[in-house]
Amino acid sequence: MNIDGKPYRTIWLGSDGVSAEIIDQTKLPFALEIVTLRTLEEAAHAISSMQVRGAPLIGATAAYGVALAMREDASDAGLARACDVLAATRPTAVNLRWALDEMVAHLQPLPADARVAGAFARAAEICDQDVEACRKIGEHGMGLIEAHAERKKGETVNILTHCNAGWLATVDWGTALAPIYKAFDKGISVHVWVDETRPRNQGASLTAFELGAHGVPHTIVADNTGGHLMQAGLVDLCIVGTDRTTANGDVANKIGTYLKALAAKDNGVQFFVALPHSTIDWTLDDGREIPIEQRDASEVTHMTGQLPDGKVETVAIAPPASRAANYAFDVTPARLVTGFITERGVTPASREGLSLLYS
Ligand SMILES: CSC[C@H]1O[C@H](OP(=O)(O)O)[C@H](O)[C@@H]1O
Repeated sequence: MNIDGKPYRTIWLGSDGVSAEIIDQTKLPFALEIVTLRTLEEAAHAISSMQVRGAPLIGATAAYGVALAMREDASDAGLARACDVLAATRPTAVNLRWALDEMVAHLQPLPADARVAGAFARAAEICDQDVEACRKIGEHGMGLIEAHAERKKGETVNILTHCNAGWLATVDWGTALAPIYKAFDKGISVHVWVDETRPRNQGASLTAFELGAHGVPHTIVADNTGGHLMQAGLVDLCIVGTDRTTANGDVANKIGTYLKALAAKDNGVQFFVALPHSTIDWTLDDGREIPIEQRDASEVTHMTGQLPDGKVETVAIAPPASRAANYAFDVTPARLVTGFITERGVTPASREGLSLLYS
């Protein structure tokens, strides 16, 4: 997508051909800073510190992390260590494991002296495949928005989304936001309710940044507003992303997603989840088995923002003595999901629905 008219991806091969460059998302929306990753440790830190985040982008960064590791040690032991270091960064997004499995499958058969080139090539391919998958998610999801526009006789279609599942969460296009970009670009009148998404505010800081850069009308709301909006008939459909979806259709996504799905069910609002194949965990049949990341409590007790003079600061919003719990994800049961928007089409949120597209 474009920022100030210039095309960007979230991650790309460095000009030296043996590094990776990323947008440091911890600096958005106040600054656009590009960071060069040169080592396995730098790639792992980029994931764990959330300089890069979003399931598909975590996978893409891990793929480049393996390539950077091969420069240091292209032996089987080096490959195994790279996977261990990267797998330990964040537990919920299954794209991380998917990408590591892809890299091992590609590199294992290669002689050590061919693994650096092979790893960078496969990492670049994973990125290109993600861009194409998300573009197709946009195409398939646009039809759902178009149907609401037709029902509303051209009036604005109001879509609620949670966290950031836009191009900043992938290599490009995004998952939940891709259908919105496609519909907007086709001239369909859309408006997006953007959940701020505590505690790290990926909605207020990243989704609002993306939509604003593309010119898509949007309104940031406090996380607890969605139910009220749905009761008032101000939400036509919800589209969110996912970090891991099980074979039976249960969805792990940013904390608060489950509550939105409950409100949507109670108000008869469609609740779609957008995902590429790399986010499906075929080894699990029950969302309760998905590992839920718990992050540092300071993300709950502190907020980062920009002062009027432009300085960015982190301040406490709670008494120092108070404890805080920081569950980064929750699980929405398949029964609350209207359907999945995938690169292969729209399908019911069930094992049968997923198998229709991926068997
Ligand atoms: C397209 S995956 C987006 C997904 O990832 C976000 O989590 P995080 O920012 O912590 O990586 C959130 O759950 C989004 O829906």
